[in-house]
Amino acid sequence: MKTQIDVNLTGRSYPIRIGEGLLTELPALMQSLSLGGRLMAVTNRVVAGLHGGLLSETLRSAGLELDLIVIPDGEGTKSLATAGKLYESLARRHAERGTPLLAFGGGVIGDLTGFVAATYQRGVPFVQVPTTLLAQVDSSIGGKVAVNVGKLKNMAGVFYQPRLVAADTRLLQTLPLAEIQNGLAEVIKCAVIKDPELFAYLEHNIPEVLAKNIGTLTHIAGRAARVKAAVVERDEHDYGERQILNFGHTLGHAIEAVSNFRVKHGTAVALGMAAAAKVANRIGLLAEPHVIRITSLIAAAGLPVTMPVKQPEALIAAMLHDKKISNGKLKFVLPDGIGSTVIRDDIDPRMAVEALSA
Ligand SMILES: NC(=O)c1ccc[n+]([C@@H]2O[C@H](COP(=O)([O-])OP(=O)(O)OC[C@H]3O[C@@H](n4cnc5c(N)ncnc54)[C@H](O)[C@@H]3O)[C@@H](O)[C@H]2O)c1
Ligand SMILES: O=C(O)C(=O)C[C@@H](O)[C@H](O)[C@H](O)COP(=O)(O)O
Ligand SMILES: [Zn+2]
Repeated sequence: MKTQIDVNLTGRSYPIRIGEGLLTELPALMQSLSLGGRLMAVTNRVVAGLHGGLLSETLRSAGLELDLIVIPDGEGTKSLATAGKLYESLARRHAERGTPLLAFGGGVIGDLTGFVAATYQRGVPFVQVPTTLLAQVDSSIGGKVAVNVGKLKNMAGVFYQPRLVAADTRLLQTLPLAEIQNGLAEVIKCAVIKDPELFAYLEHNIPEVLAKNIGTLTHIAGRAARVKAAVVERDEHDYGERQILNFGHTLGHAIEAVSNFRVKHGTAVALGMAAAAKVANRIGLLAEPHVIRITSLIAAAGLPVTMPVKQPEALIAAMLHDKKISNGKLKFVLPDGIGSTVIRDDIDPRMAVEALSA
């Protein structure tokens, strides 16, 4: 099964290809976009150890020369310090303005490499080859590239669209279960905001997803990626509709920050989505059966729906750095059904934090 999605953005359109064994098609896809010659890729030690050989062989056997830059694993590398090291690495290798830069890894590698691709010599062609479920359904699409500044998530970044997204779902077979669950949070997000059919599919197929059934993973990755691509096409720069992709993130990013990034992005977003559903119910926006469906699906995915809150003030302070703030007002994306959301700026952040432990 292969999914083809085209992200239509004037002057910056690009294809997304998702499928089992898709890596073998990467050289042809790149050549069809005139992306060839010498290539640079950034990956981390874990991904390099598992799949670096396959990537290098695949490209080299098609006559493409690859220089693989390997950095440590972890959210801590999504920083200006690592970006600085990557600029030096690229310069040492004489990477030119036309040298394509590939991100080969999860969302951390994608966000960081994209930031470097956007800024090294004022921008080089960028290709996303995502290797986690989260990156295949969400972070590789839409051009939000960034680094964290201290604990502040994605605080320095730009919009820089990739020229190609090539997602091989076979690479997901080596993902630990916790990373499948982490990615599932963003799939559930896409289902709640825009795709009730995907939501129902997930309700019936979570065991297959957790068992890493490749057909099921390829199906849900394609559906979620389609939701994201369509929203990005309508509001590339995040001034309006795109903010719904932040469902669960107002609290989620705050939870990541307060935990010093010990809580994974997907886990934090799951907690944020469950709390948002409960807030929506409390203000009369979302009927109880819908809250139960949303929290039950999150729980069935093995993700948390509540957490003890020891530092409510720290969470509120962290939320005040959210990028959706406008005129000093914090915004929350709240579901008003399965497949539909509204953005509200009149929610007391205390109510949202209380909903986390309720
Ligand atoms: N730009 C966006 O639109 C966007 C969207 C969602 C999330 N994000 C960002 O993405 C990041 C989270 O991404 P993530 O969840 O992919 O985390 P990650 O990149 O840290 O990857 C998770 C773990 O999986 C490992 N891994 C990667 N591929 C593997 C494979 N095929 N087999 C085995 N292990 C593998 C990694 O080494 C890492 O340990 C966060 O920084 C988040 O803010 C960005
Ligand atoms: O692409 C988007 O837009 C999103 O909001 C997707 C989110 O899943 C993602 O975590 C994103 O990086 C959050 O962006 P931010 O603007 O809140 O930093
Ligand atoms: Zn996210």
